[in-house]
Amino acid sequence: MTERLAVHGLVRDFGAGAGVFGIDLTVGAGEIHALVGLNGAGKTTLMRLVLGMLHPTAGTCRINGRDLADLTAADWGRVGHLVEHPFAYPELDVRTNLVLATRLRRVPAAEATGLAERALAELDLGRYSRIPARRLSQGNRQRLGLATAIQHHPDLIVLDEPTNALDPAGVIVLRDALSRRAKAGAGILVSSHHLDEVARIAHRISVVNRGRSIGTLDPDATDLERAFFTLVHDNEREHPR
Ligand SMILES: Nc1ncnc2c1ncn2[C@@H]1O[C@H](COP(=O)(O)OP(=O)(O)OP(=O)(O)O)[C@@H](O)[C@H]1O
Repeated sequence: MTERLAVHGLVRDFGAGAGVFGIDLTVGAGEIHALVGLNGAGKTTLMRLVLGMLHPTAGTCRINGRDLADLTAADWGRVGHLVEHPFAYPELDVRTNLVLATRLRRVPAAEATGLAERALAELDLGRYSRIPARRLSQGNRQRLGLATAIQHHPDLIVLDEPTNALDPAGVIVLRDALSRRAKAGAGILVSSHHLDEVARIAHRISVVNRGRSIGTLDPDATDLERAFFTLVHDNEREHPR
């Protein structure tokens, strides 16, 4: 299987026990790999490292087999992400934001409008297409952020807590969109606190605790919550603070 993402021994030490400490992780083509963990476990830090938003203290990270340092602007155009707050130009309307986002990812102008139209339909944002982003509700801003992350059919998609602020219909829309992208060959790294939702979409679930990957959960298991807390509590016992 082609590895869309391969992370080895990634470290970013913020001091006082905070950060990421030697994480190994892969996301294959067609795979949805979920990260779960308590608040402050290191999920966002790992994603920021993967996206080059933070520099690691040690370790390597490869996207489509190439080291992050060697990626060109065109390579980064094959990545889509939403980490922390969804970005949009507040004064521009939703459609214009989508078109601009495709252009920033080096999509040719001739294809940009078509992709944006499809994204409006896919994320069910059509009725807001002429509304400035600043006037969107929080959930619709999140939908716009998600649309900009996936509309250009990237090879690698990295989403931090993508269901934040989404209503139940939005959760389903997102689930379907991610399943479609994975079936088309994208690798998807996603973090979430909703174990049931993660179990529905993920092929693999890794548990992160105190900056380390401490085990996996079986998405088909019956009591994910119990399995999650067993892993976390065992890890805390083995490594008391
Ligand atoms: N820039 C930074 N400088 C110092 N410490 C940081 C920085 N960014 C994150 N941290 C710390 O690193 C740890 C991991 O934070 P991170 O945001 O990665 O956790 P998380 O698993 O995403 O948490 P949550 O589920 O609450 O979003 C936390 O203790 C956090 O306070």
